[in-house]
Amino acid sequence: MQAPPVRIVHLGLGAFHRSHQAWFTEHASDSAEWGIASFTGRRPDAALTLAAQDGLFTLIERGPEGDTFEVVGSIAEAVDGADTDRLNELLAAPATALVTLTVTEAVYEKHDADSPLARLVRGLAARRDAGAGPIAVVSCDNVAGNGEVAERAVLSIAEGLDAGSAGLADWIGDNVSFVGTSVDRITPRTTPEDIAEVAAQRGYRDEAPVVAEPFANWILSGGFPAGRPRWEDAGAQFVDDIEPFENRKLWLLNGAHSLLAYAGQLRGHTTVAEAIDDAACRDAVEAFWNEAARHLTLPGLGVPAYRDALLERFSNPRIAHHLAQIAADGTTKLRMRAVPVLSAELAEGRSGVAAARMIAAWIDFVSAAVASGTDFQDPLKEHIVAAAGLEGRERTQALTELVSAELAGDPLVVSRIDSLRGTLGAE
Ligand SMILES: NC(=O)c1ccc[n+]([C@@H]2O[C@H](COP(=O)([O-])OP(=O)(O)OC[C@H]3O[C@@H](n4cnc5c(N)ncnc54)[C@H](O)[C@@H]3O)[C@@H](O)[C@H]2O)c1
Ligand SMILES: O=P(O)(O)OC[C@@H](O)[C@@H](O)[C@H](O)[C@H](O)CO
Repeated sequence: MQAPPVRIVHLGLGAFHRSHQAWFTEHASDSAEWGIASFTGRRPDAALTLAAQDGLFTLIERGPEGDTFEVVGSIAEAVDGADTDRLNELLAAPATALVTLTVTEAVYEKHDADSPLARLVRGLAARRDAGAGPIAVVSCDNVAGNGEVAERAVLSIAEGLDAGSAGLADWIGDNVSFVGTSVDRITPRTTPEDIAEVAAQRGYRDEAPVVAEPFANWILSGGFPAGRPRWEDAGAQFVDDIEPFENRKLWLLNGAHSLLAYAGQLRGHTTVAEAIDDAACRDAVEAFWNEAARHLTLPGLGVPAYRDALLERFSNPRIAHHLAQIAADGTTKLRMRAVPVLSAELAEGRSGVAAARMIAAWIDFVSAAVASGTDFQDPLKEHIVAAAGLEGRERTQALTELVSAELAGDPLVVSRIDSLRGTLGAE
């Protein structure tokens, strides 16, 4: 199979990139013109594995009734993220029209010199120096306002660069379009069983298959000054205002996921499907959805049907989506999944009790992890450990503050969250 020419650079060669952007590009009618050079974030492993199979991988589409298999060929190059020479070379090439990102939410908040966003900024400097023209940056992370957040992070890194790059921020302001997106396709981590299944069912060894649900959705807003694949052929939608779609997805899907991640694990569950089957978890999710739905008012959002579809997607018993994976980086995620709904409810004079319950479940979850010495991932882990050393309401206040200083400054909210602690614990 002839690899398509590289016109897309991707940062964050993980599972979701392959099930989503690589799949949409593969299914565009002009896919033969659009190859992806995909760079890893922290380690070379995924690039080495994929490069050894010429970028080809199997997408296992896992429906409730069974699996289907498809070989995806849109990744023309899989590259170690540390290979910044290759990144700069590709970004300096006029043929490169866009950069997509799946680097996880926390990366937008922390930019050391090796962070994918710092690497991107140095690559944009190379593009400017080469006179290669404008380009689009398309964040595909679950971040509220991901286009603007990416733009702010990139500009602040550019401003901090040395004198040799003077004027870079202005060049970026004039030449880089930051596209906002809402991205959706449940994609759990690949397991050794998935690799064995491909071998058994397809008769070849693929070291890097990816599993995803059949559903896939991509909504985008923004300009593509150097062109883009016809992703609409694969179902992508282009809209003027992304915010209502983004809120629908981040609050209803990701918000429910976070609630299930903390409450579900406290109640002894391992996967989303197990947790949503527990009436206590499901009631908490429905109550949270009722609150969120009051602030999803754009006609045509179809919230009731969206909720029904989510219940079916979450219940897919063949997708083992681990709650532990979803629980990571809670402070970053709750800021986008619980806080906006709670704040919107408070602004309208209601208690926001169901959104507050999500924060209470997270507090119980991290408190239990700290008490038992169980490891967990969070960019504010040190602060969480310190706050978990406090007692009672003080602990609730200190942990809430890590999620939202504003909410933590409201004694009524803190008391409410405090009173909800323990209410979704073990039966
Ligand atoms: N998996 C899903 O179902 C899904 C669905 C929608 C959106 N997303 C978005 O995509 C992101 C990635 O998900 P995934 O399933 O591909 O995860 P993954 O772990 O398979 O891949 C994450 C990628 O980001 C890089 N990365 C992570 N942390 C980093 C850091 N601190 N510094 C540098 N690079 C770092 C990793 O090296 C890897 O290349 C999510 O965080 C989310 O924002 C995922
Ligand atoms: O990928 P994260 O870590 O941002 O969040 C975990 C899940 O909520 C998320 O991956 C969803 O499965 C996904 O957003 C569905 O499209």
